[in-house]
Amino acid sequence: MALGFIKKVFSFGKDKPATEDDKAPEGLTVEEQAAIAAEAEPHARSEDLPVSPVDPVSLAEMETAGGPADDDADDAADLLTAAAAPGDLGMVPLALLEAEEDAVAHPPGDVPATPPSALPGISPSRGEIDSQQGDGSLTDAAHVEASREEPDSSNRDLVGESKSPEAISPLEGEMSGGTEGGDASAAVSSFLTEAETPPLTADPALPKGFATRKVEAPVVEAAPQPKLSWFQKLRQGLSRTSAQLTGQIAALFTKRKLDEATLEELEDLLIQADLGVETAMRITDTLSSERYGKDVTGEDVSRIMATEITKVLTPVAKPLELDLSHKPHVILVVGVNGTGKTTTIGKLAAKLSGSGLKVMLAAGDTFRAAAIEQLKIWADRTNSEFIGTRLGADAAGLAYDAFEQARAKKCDVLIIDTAGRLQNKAELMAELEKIVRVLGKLDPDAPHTVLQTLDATTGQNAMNQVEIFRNVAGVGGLIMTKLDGTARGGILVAIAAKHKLPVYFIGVGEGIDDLEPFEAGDFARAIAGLTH
Ligand SMILES: Nc1nc2c(ncn2[C@@H]2O[C@H](COP(=O)(O)OP(=O)(O)OP(=O)(O)O)[C@@H](O)[C@H]2O)c(=O)[nH]1
Repeated sequence: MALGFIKKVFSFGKDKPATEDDKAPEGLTVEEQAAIAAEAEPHARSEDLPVSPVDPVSLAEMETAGGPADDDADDAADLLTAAAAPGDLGMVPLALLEAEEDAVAHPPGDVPATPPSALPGISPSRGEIDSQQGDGSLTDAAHVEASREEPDSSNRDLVGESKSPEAISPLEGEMSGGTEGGDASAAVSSFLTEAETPPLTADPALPKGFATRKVEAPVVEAAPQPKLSWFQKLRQGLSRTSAQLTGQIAALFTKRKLDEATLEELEDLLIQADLGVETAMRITDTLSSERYGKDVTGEDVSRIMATEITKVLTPVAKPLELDLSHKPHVILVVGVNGTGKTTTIGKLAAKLSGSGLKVMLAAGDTFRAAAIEQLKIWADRTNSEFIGTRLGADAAGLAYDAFEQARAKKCDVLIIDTAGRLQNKAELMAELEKIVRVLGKLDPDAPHTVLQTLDATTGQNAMNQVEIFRNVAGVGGLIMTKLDGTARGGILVAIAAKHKLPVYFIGVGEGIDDLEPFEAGDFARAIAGLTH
């Protein structure tokens, strides 16, 4: 299927081969026909059509090499997997075979053949290429893997092994980003390396004595990004939430005295912004008692809003307390899948090991191979110990082994990742209860901290998730992730007001440094759109 699609993309805009139907009608010669057609539709001629950078012939041959033309992603996976193996020239002979044709269809330097081992975005298990990005986050391949739900039916230990065919999807994704030859060209040329550029040769498409000039693309140096302070980063992250809120408030308070109707409208606005009824009423009550009947500006409301939100958040903005006498202090991380558990564990590990503590990460999400691999990558990056197990293995057993090993290795902190499949709630909850139970066998106080990650973008859903996990796993504190770029950051305020659970950290990006201790005042000012 994948190769069929690729072929379709790359053959877009190509002439169909001449058939019997293309013959000149009686009475006209072929030349006369061509002349008429050219005059009526000058761009219909094949030489005017956009030239796809990859000759479909080579793709057809690739399909042949990989199996029948209609073969599905397995064939594509075979090809790409073989190609990605270091030193393996699986696809190179094909590329070389195409070189001659390519020289005709495309000027040298446009689309040089590339050994597939240089492909970026390949998952870490394929030689650990590009497993991390410049900002410290994991690559698309890791994330695409992270979004998969089904376990590998082979049920083998996937730590450090090759990934399944779905890992091809970043490539497909890039290609499917557009149907035009230009998009496909961009996708393909991102896999090319300078070193593979064929030398300049006489172009057989040009008359003798001419050659194609190789145009060097100008090197555009990225301007160095100024390092933002944490508050600037937070403001930037919450800009969508605050812009929406302050925009509506400003519109509401244009040349208007504060009266009942305005207060009601304001209350609705605040509730819609996920701040919760309690906090919304707090804000309108304060505003009413201070400014009723007077002129009020959006800025006035923002200040009162920031003050009231700070009051709600201050009691929950607490540091994560570690009792290092435990050796290890065991942190169990729970939460619905995709809320950022693994990423947050990586960021926490970076902070802890960065300050000299010995950390072990345990891959207790045994349901997904990608989750195990992703945690292993974070362990490597943060110089943490790592323990994983086979896909589908008992998570509680892994937690038990991890605790024992962390003790034996004298680790200061053990952080255990867990699965978060709410789809099968009963099973998930039973698993979490069992993990807590077996850890308690080794130390009645363990786990010493149960942390829940919440995805801010899910709004009110996050509120319900706290309810569920709190009851089952005894959640003792929260970390809210993905506050960057969401318009629903207000939900943190509603959760704080309702559950009164400590909020230890907040995540404002995928990078290793994008996790910061939760500060009530900063958060309140950022959400209210204040600059200081
Ligand atoms: N923008 C943004 N993305 C984040 C943040 N935290 C995590 N992510 C991304 O969210 C996605 C899911 O994160 P994971 O850490 O895999 O989530 P998880 O809860 O472990 O998911 P499962 O392994 O499926 O249970 C990844 O693409 C992360 O990079 C954050 O603070 N901001």
